[in-house]
Amino acid sequence: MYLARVFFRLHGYLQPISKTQASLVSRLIRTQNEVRYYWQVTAAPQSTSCHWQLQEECLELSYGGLVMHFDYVWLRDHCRSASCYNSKTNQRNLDTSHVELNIRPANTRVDDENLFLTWPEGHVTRYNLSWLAQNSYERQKQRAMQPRIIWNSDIYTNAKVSSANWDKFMTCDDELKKFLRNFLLYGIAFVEGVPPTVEATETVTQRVSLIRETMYGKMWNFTSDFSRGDTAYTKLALDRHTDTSYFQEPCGIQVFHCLKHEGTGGRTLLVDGFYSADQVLQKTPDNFELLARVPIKHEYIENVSDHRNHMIGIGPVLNVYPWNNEVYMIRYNNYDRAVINTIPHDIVKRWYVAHRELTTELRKPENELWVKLKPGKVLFIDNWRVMHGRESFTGLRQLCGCYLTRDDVLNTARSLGLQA
Ligand SMILES: C[N+](C)(C)CCCC[C@H](N)C(=O)O
Ligand SMILES: O=C(O)CCC(=O)C(=O)O
Ligand SMILES: [Fe+2]
Repeated sequence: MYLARVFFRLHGYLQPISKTQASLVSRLIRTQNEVRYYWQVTAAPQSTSCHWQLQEECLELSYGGLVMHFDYVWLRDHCRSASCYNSKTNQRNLDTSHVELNIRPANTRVDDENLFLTWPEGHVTRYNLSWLAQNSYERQKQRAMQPRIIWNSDIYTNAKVSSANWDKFMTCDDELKKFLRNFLLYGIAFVEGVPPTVEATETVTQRVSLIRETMYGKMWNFTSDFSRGDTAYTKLALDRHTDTSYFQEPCGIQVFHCLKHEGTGGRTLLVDGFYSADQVLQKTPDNFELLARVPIKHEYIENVSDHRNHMIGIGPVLNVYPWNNEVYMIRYNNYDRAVINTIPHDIVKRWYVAHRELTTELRKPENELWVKLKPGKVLFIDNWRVMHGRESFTGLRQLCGCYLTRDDVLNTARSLGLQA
């Protein structure tokens, strides 16, 4: 019933994913020894000729090889004239609630570069044609919000992605930009040569973003002393997972710096969740869809000495943009997954089948990247994408790090001219 309602609500907006669609959505382009991945790239505009037609509900515009549809209220709402829009602050002046919902232009004219609409009350809006193309739903549907290279162990290793160097990283914007480009493409990136202290680790993160304070603190520095009620604070192996799945918005970035390890084991496991999700999409679109639509809970209940915490996060395993099914966040933590009471029994079985398929993909040895973190080597992980885990270990092992706010990482990337 519940799922039926969800399907009903989304039907027509988010169409069920067919196999053919799945192969349209993702495309592999091989270059040398690197596999580049995009969510379908739009061809550059082939022609600049423009055709338009006023239809009952919308304006149809054919421009730059794209047929687009613009709703009339949308067009009125997006008037960029000085009275409707403040181009100094990039904010709308127009009060949208005053727009007549059945509005239609009284007059339409097109020149080489612009569309002009005259509205019933006499106001004229000029739209640049390439602005319209850039901002159309049809264009958005074709492009990736976030171009990325999904990887398994071979793809990542063969790409020979270089680490940033601490000195350069702290002083040179090009080094920072290179680091962020890698981080956005692969969901992981390293800085080497960092002094093995909590302070220097904090300093390095401040180039990229702001620390996201949680109940674990700002910067944390932990060892296997069970000082907190979580297996992270033991010597046990931890299977691949994303952290803080029990937050309504899981932390965007996780930073690790191993300050000390006198013992054996303790290697870090990294797995690109988007690669595995894509495998599921290619092989069994129905399973992908279930994982993307069925909300489940994750929970953190801590009751150790003076730490009392109870966190609950609700959301699907795969979070996708409905207009193009691009995955933007994975919540995957079997340790912290809570009681499932959000799904009726017949769908729950199908959900377990889908979850099993994703798990099987995530556990394929060829998808595992193992690294030994050493003092000096700081690892940044996109916690919405790349899973981490660790091997069991012996001896004293001290790991410091923090979470970072995702918006601020993307902000830094954009300020350096990267698409993020
Ligand atoms: C990183 N730090 C040690 C501070 C916290 C670890 C949190 C572990 C928790 N099970 C989770 O997956 O979110
Ligand atoms: O000890 C490690 O390497 C990582 C443990 C872990 O998963 C965490 O702290 O989030
Ligand atoms: Fe973790």
